[in-house]
Amino acid sequence: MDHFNRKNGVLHAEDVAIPQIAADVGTPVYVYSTATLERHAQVLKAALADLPRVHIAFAIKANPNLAVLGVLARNGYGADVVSGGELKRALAAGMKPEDIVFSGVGKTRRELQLGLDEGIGQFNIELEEEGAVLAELAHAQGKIAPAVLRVNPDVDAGTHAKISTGKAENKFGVAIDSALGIFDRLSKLPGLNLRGVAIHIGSQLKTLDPLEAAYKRIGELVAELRAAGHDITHVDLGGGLGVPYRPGETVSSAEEFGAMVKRVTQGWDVTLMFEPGRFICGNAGVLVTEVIWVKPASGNPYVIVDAAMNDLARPALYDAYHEFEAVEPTGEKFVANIAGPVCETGDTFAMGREIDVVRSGDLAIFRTAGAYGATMASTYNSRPLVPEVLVSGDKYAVVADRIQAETIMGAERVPEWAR
Ligand SMILES: Cc1ncc(COP(=O)(O)O)c(C=O)c1O
Ligand SMILES: N[C@@H](CCCC[NH3+])C(=O)O
Repeated sequence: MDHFNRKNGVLHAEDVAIPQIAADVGTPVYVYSTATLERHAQVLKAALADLPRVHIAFAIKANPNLAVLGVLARNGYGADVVSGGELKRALAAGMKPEDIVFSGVGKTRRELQLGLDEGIGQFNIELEEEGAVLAELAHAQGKIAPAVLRVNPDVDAGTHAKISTGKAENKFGVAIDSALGIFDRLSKLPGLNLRGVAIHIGSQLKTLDPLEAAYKRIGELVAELRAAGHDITHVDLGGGLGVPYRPGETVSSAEEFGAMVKRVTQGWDVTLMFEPGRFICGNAGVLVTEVIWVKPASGNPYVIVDAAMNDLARPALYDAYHEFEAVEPTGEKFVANIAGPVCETGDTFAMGREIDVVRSGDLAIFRTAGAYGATMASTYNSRPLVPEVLVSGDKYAVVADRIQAETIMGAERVPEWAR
């Protein structure tokens, strides 16, 4: 459920008419709904409420906007971060250090040190050497770093290959067969409190079966680790819950997820941790765009919009589908291709899709753009970085400015010898 609906035929974000935002801020622009963010945050919390001990850390990579993070912090969410930059954002947004989990396959020493300096709640270790370095850094300062070992359960998440993370050949985590040996060795190191395990098998999972299979393997590993004398108090089950992108597409609900987790983790006696990203913010955002031209072509006409692959990369990267809708539709439909202005054939949002009839100057939206949208934007083709707006009821505010190409040039230096 989201809060982007029509009133008198005009698309609104909560109580704000999209044309008002477009007139004020310009296009393209991301628009987020506070009510949708809060609703999803609450729905997931409620679905997990029956579990004995739960910690939910929003995967900041999905939407690191400070205002969005603020909404989630106020709703009791911690953060799952994967870089020093994300760690600083989580803190700046008001998330408590102890509620921050640091994931990522390539944390540098400097980033590990930052985590120690800030006293974060948990490091998710991805390889033995990382654990040894963290232990050494912590011990040198008389600290003990709370950590879990990320395990690769070799489960096919059944999602796009580029966002699948739990197959043996993926770069993430340690092989499940080697987990016990690594755990034995790392847990002897001073400076480290290795207290559990973590998994994350991939993103945009539409069914729960792969998650259930992975969780069961983790349950067996926890039993094995305990039999070997280890004190296991935390299991981080990662993120991955999918959202519907296409009309009529079904995905597992938070309630079904909660029931599955409860059934599978019965008797584990640990704090369960979750790292949802897309589920929380995917439907909470749209990308508003203006039609520049409707260009005749040998096949379907091309609707050329002012948003492009640099603003919303998912279609170009993963052939992802984002629903396209006119802000003030006439009711007529036509079959068209939708593309942006960037000089790449891959800068295409849809081919041969039946969409609302639009004309030059019309406003339209791409739906379900709140996750992995603005956060993956770039300035390719020296296009300004897309701005972001947060709506709450009848209020809205620009929460990230449009960064102009001139500003970006200002950050560059041309040395004498290169002139
Ligand atoms: C370690 C980790 N946790 C959480 C997430 C969030 O995933 P999602 O947005 O699919 O919930 C990701 C991204 O896939 C991730 O790599
Ligand atoms: N960027 C991906 C998701 C990556 C998940 C991060 N581990 C997407 O847009 O679907």
